[in-house]
Amino acid sequence: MAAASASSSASEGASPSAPARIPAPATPYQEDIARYWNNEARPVNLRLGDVDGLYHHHYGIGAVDHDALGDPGDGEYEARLIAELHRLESAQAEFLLDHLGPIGPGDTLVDAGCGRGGSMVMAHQRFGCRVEGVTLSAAQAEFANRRARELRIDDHVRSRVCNMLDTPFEKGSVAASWNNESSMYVDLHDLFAEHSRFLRVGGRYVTITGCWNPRYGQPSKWVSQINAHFECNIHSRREYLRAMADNRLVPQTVIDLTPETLPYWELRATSSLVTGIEEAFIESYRDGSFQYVLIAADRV
Ligand SMILES: C[S@@+](CC[C@H](N)C(=O)[O-])C[C@H]1O[C@@H](n2cnc3c(N)ncnc32)[C@H](O)[C@@H]1O
Ligand SMILES: CC(C)=CCC/C(C)=C/COP(=O)(O)OP(=O)(O)O
Ligand SMILES: [Mg+2]
Repeated sequence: MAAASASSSASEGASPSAPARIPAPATPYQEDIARYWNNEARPVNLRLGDVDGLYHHHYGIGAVDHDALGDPGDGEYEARLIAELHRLESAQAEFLLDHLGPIGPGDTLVDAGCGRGGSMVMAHQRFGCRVEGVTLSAAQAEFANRRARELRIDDHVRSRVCNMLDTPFEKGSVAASWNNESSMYVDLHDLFAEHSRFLRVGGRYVTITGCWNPRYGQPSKWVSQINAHFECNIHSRREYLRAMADNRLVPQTVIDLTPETLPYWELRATSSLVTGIEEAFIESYRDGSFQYVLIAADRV
């Protein structure tokens, strides 16, 4: 099928004997972002991933299970806290997958900005389909492909170094695609034009993202702090909806997940794995300047 030919044409250099050909970053900014993720090894991500082998670079949603956490005084508490943060991050990915619509084993999905590939593995395990991931980071792509080989799903799940604004996927070949906390690194018009190109008509696009709230006025100091911390450029909620509308993506569902993500942050702020960005998320979610949202849109 079309998507399969897209993946085979883009897999030149992917044979075991030939090293993958890594495209040059399109801009100096993308070079910075590739370097950032190639060097990233925060315990808050690796230790959570070690819980069950699903490595995420996104945040969590849902209520904290205080019974599972138990007594902060005992020696196993930190391990249970890490498992609980990881459970909430996986719940976030499950929630995104819930919004992809009906997907069959013959379909192809695209994870735009796939990180270490945790969501790709979950998507394949749920739908049995092919999942193609793109990231700017060669280290992340190698990590995700190694996990897929270990799980013996590398015939269906593959990550590649590729700019999500310029992918090799054929026009109309993809059943559903998503950005999980990766759309703040790109121009939204360029991004949605590319999703719209490779999605089939009737296909589904989903994003979970942090966006600044136009009702607040302008990006708050906390939003600026998050941008500086991650070298990203958070967009407003209004920009998402406008750029989708301009690119044949019609929102079907918009969910404000801010109340759902705050417990994750409040719990994370008490852990030994804090990175220093917790206060900015908690304060901006509380003062209303920043929102955590899911948008699911139909490609029309
Ligand atoms: C915060 S991580 C999210 C990873 C993944 N979606 C997850 O949920 O675990 C952001 C990701 O976006 C990717 N990214 C940023 N700009 C990109 C671009 N122009 N093309 C492809 N990937 C990009 C980074 O390489 C990184 O993998
Ligand atoms: C919602 C927003 C604004 C997200 C920005 C993108 C981002 C860096 C997400 C989490 O990555 P991570 O899991 O590597 O971050 P951390 O190390 O903080 O867990
Ligand atoms: Mg993380």
